[in-house]
Amino acid sequence: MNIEPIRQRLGRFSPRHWPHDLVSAGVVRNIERRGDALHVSLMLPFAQGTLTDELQTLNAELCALAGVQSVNWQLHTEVATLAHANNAPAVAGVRNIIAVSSGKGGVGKSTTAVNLALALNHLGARVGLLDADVYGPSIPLMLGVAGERPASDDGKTMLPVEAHGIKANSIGFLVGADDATVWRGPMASKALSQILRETRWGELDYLVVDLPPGTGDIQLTIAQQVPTTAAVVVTTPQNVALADAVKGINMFGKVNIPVLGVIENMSYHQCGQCGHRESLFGEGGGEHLCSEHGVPLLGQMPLSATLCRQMDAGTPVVAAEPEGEMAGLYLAMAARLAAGLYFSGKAVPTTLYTRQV
Ligand SMILES: Nc1ncnc2c1ncn2[C@@H]1O[C@H](COP(=O)(O)OP(=O)(O)OP(=O)(O)O)[C@@H](O)[C@H]1O
Repeated sequence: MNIEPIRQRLGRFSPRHWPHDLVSAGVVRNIERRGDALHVSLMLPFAQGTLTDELQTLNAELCALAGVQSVNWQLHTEVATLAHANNAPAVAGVRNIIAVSSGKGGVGKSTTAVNLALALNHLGARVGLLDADVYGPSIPLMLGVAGERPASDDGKTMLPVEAHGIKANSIGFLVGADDATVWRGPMASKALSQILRETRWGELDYLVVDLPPGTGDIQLTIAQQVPTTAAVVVTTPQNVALADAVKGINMFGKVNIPVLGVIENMSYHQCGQCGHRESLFGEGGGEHLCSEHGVPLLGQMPLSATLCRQMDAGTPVVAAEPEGEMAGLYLAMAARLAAGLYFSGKAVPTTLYTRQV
C-alpha cells in the first residue's frame, strides 16, 4: 500500500491547540495496513486531551484513501523533558516544572494549581504539586489531607503525601499554616528549596508549583531557585487584579521564564437555576491583557459556589466530578497548557536532565 497519501493527509491535520500538523510535529511513528484495517501509531510528547476523539474525524477519509474498512489509532504518550528557563539544578525524576502565580492574593491561584495538577493527571500524566505559598499554604486542606505528614524512612528525605492520584508536599504539612506565614523572605525560600529537593517525588512528568501571591523579591527568588520550565498567571477580571497580573508577566520576563498564558478566574457567574451568565467583575479584561502582552488566554473559570464548597471539603472539582462541566474546563486548560509547554520549549534528553545532581 502506498502510505504517502495517508501521510499527506496527516500532514494537513492540526489538532486543536497545536501550532503544527501531526507530521511536522514529529509524532507519527508508523502507518501500515493490516488486513482490512489501517494502523496508525503516534508517539505524543505531552499529555493530551481530546486527541483520540479528534482523530476519529479523519477515519472516513483515511479509509477511502487506504481502501480499508477501519482505522486503528495507537496513541502512546512519553512526556518530553524540556529545558528549564534558568540555571537552577534539576530535581531528580522531575521532567517539567510549571509555576502557577498571581499578582495578588485571593484570586484563586491555589484552586487553579490544584485543579490543573489533577487535570494533567486525568490526562494520563504523572503529576506532583508543591505548595510554595509560604504566606498561606492551603494545598493540604484543598486536597483533603491536612492531617497527614510526609513520611521519612531515612531521616533525610521525605515521601510526598498522595491524594486523588497526585503527589504533594507543602510547607503546611511541616510547620502548620499559621507558623509558615510569619517566615520572612530568605528563611521561607530556603525552606522551600529544601522541601523541593528533599522530597522523593519519583518519576514525574509535571510538577506544578503554587507560588506565593505577589511579584516581590520572595516570588522572584523562588522562581529562580526552582528549575522552572514555564509559568502561568492567574487573575480575576477586575482592573486592579489585571494590573497586578501584568506585574506577574513582567516579573517572569525579568528572569526569562516563559509565561504560557493567563487563566482568568471568577470570570462570570452562571446561575445554578436558569444557566444565565453574568460578568460580575467586568468583561473582556483577561482577553485584552493577553492580546496586549502577547500571551494566550488559557481559559476562563466561572465563579461557582460548588467549586468553592468542594475545595473547602478537600475534594477538588476535577477529582469529585471529572466528567462534569467545570472539570471539563480545567481539562481543556490542562491540555492547552501541556501542548503550549511542549511547543514553546526545547526538548532535552530525559535521562541526562532529571537525574540527581
Ligand atoms: N472560581 C471560583 N469560584 C468560587 N470560589 C472560588 C473560585 N476560585 C477560588 N475560589 C475560592 O476562593 C478562595 C480563595 O481561593 P485560593 O485560595 O485558591 O486563592 P489564592 O489566590 O491561592 O489565595 P492566596 O494566594 O491569597 O492564598 C477559596 O475559598 C476558594 O475556594
